[in-house]
Amino acid sequence: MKDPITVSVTGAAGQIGYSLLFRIASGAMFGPDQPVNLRLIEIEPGMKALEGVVMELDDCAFPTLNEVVPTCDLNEGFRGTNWALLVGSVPRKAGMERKDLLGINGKIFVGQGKAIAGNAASDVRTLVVGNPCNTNCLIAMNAADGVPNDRFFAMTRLDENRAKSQLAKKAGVHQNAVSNLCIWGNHSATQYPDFTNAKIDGKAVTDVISDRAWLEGEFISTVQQRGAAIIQARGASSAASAANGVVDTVKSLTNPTPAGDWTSVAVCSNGEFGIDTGLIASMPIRTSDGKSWEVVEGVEIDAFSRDRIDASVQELKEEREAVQDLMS
Ligand SMILES: NC(=O)C1=CN([C@@H]2O[C@H](COP(=O)(O)OP(=O)(O)OC[C@H]3O[C@@H](n4cnc5c(N)ncnc54)[C@H](O)[C@@H]3O)[C@@H](O)[C@H]2O)C=CC1
Ligand SMILES: O=C([O-])CC(=O)C(=O)O
Repeated sequence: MKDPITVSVTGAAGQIGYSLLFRIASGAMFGPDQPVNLRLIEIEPGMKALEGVVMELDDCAFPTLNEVVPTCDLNEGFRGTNWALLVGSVPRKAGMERKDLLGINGKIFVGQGKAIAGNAASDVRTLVVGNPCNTNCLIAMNAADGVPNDRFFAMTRLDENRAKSQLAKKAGVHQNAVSNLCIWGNHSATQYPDFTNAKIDGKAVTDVISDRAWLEGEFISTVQQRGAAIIQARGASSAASAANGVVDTVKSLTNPTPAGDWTSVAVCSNGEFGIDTGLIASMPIRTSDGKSWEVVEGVEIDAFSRDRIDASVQELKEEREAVQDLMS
């Protein structure tokens, strides 16, 4: 029997939590022979609902679920954790941009960053999902003294999956045929889903889809606005697909990346691709051992891409400016 992996999930009684916990507990994240401990963190008003979720986890009798600890104490919640999944925070409503949540959600990530630094396992990796996730991740990273910056990630995998699905539909192929899709910048309406480097069955997307106007227009705006479209349709923000994005992100960071491909996740920039150092920006990354990761070098950025990446980076700089008071 392998040693269990400990996963902490904040906002565990929320919409995303309700989908995510069962995927993790069933083995979808770490495999069918890997036991997991779940440390489930909620605020006091969410504890009653969390009790019900824990009952349902019990009722699944998952072979891979070792232990469940529900708590509203951050130190207990992050104790010994290998993966801190920071989901808990307020979602936006129709008519809002994700950055409108900064004032409400930003401060949550100071205490969580500190508690991760003080309690987590020495190999802890943190994935921020709560919006605006790039800047919340920046706040948590800043607060987590002693935890290396390269252990902090913010989620843009849902955007990558959305973009792949749109390209596959347009080309009339299965989404498995789409590779090398990078989301650049912020998980916001300025994000840039890069069709110029993406491939379909190994061929440049621009050779397979000749409708350049669609690629430059409707494709980009559909991906940028997909979260808002779901809120309009469902009356609540995406949850099952977001949970799936979390599972995919962790799987991609813990397993070698297929040869020649990459995945999208927002990481702390070291100035790669001209993106300002210290920002949490989405870019193409890969891992060969499922532990350390690297930014993919040599991805070509044409003038069209450059303008869009710069616009999203500019927004990240403005968000960073807006949360200066939360950064020590
Ligand atoms: N990065 C991404 O791709 C996506 C991000 N999101 C974001 O994920 C977040 C969560 O979404 P939902 O689950 O739909 O929201 P929800 O409102 O259903 O659940 C959030 C949960 O977090 C809890 N919570 C609030 N503050 C907390 C704190 N300080 N500590 C622990 N728990 C806390 C609440 O009690 C609630 O149960 C939102 O900010 C949403 O915008 C959603 C979809 C995709
Ligand atoms: O749009 C939202 O507010 C939720 C989210 O981040 C997404 O669905 O991408």
